Amino acid sequence: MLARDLKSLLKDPGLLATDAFLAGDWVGADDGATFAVTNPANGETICQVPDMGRAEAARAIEAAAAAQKDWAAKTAKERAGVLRKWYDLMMAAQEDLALILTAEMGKPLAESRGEIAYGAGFVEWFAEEAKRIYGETIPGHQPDKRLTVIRQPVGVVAAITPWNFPNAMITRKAAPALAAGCAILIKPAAETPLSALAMAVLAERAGLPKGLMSVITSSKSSDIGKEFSENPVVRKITFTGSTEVGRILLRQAADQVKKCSMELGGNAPFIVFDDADLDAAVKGAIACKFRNNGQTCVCANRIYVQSGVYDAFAAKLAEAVGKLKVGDGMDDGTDLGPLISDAAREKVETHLADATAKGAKVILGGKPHQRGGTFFEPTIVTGATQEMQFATDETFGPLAPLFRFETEDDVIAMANDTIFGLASYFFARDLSRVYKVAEALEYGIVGVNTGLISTEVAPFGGVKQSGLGREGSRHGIEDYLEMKYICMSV
Ligand SMILES: NC(=O)C1=CN([C@@H]2O[C@H](COP(=O)(O)OP(=O)(O)OC[C@H]3O[C@@H](n4cnc5c(N)ncnc54)[C@H](O)[C@@H]3O)[C@@H](O)[C@H]2O)C=CC1
Ligand SMILES: O=C(O)[C@H](O)CS(=O)(=O)O
Repeated sequence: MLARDLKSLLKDPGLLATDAFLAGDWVGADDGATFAVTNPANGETICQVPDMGRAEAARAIEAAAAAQKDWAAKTAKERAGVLRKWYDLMMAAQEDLALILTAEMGKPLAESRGEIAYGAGFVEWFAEEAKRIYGETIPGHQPDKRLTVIRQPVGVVAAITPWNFPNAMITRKAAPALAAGCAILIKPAAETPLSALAMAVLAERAGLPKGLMSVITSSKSSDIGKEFSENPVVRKITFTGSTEVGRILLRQAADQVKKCSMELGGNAPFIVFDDADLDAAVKGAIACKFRNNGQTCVCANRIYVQSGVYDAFAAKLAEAVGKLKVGDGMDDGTDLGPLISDAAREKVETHLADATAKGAKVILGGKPHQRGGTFFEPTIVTGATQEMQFATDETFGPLAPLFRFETEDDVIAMANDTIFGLASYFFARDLSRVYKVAEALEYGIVGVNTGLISTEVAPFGGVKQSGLGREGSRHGIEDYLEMKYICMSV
């Protein structure tokens, strides 16, 4: 799909921005360099966008610092008003934003529409939270002392975001940052910059002050990350992406002890006990495993099924997954789009080859889809074991491995046997079991009798090497605030 084709589909063609949004201006890279944004469904180039470097990022940071002071001086109500307007504009443009998202990322249009509403939900939520940044007074420790605690914005925030949710992973950071009175620089994934740029168009229309937010498009992510890490004006880095890159950023941020929020990789267990509602468990497994074609950090990566229901569950799951339609995300009825890249497809093939070499059996799919390119058949394997690669590494694709287990203790030990700790899920009906298992799973999120847990009103985040901090909920604004204790002698 070419830019002119995509523009012809949009009610508001102005949302397809191909310049970067830098310090309040729509500009190209200093040296005129650009990189291509392609449609993963067919490999076609949609458009070129600026390929910026450290110099441009430094100017954006400088402009952000200047704008942030006036922004922080506004009342909470004034900041909330701009965010609410941004929310209204995003929802009014939901179809256009979804078309842009599907074109650059590949997910089915229905999922893109859902992501726009989910992403806008963070803007709506934090427009409200802006007004509830309360302080406190503390009874003095001496007769002449009056103690207060106030909370102030961190200052200039830098965000680096992934391609799999190119709208929601940005608003999940930008909304609390702006609500708190911060300024924000956004470096979106090179695969999916257009969603970020479209949101910047709407933020500008909503009245966001010039320079307060920049979208720096670049294929030189390491350079931009270094500018964010080494520029002392940046006081916080917020990142969503792989644990590997999270570690790099944490190391870089350590030199200046910068605040960091990290939403990293996962390896979610999905457990089906013998007292589960099997039909509900099958629906939950499909929602959890195949949302975004398995390309989410909270997708089921390991499906554990208790012995007594293993064969029945496997048969039901295979029948249901066999009905999923693989196709172009723009086409009605598509359930599974392309994977984001050849590398992503090759990772699925590597995990599958490893598993079958170690004894797993393919009961559905198992090969690249006939559409070619990065399309892959939804795949189920039985006989999965902890020795197989997907038990350790995140597949990030449409591969559902079924592990058999005997006892509650066995499956909790296997589920927790990972460096990750983001999302986990289980289906059971015995209340005592539900309480015990939910408390025993070492994860930041536990889904009970559901495969979908994502909402702006709840704290999203992981333990162990899945991250630091929480996004969304009333907690999500804390990481964008500094607490100041004032001790006054009267
Ligand atoms: N916990 C969460 O909420 C999420 C976690 N992820 C994880 O991220 C991975 C898939 O997403 P990807 O975009 O491929 O992850 P990635 O970590 O390769 O890239 C994420 C972002 O980091 C940038 N980046 C890459 N190397 C960098 C460097 N050296 N310095 C600065 N920035 C750098 C990329 O350009 C992109 O914008 C999976 O492991 C997935 O589990 C993805 C989305 C959400
Ligand atoms: O990037 C991701 O995988 C998201 O965090 C998943 S969710 O927020 O849409 O559940």
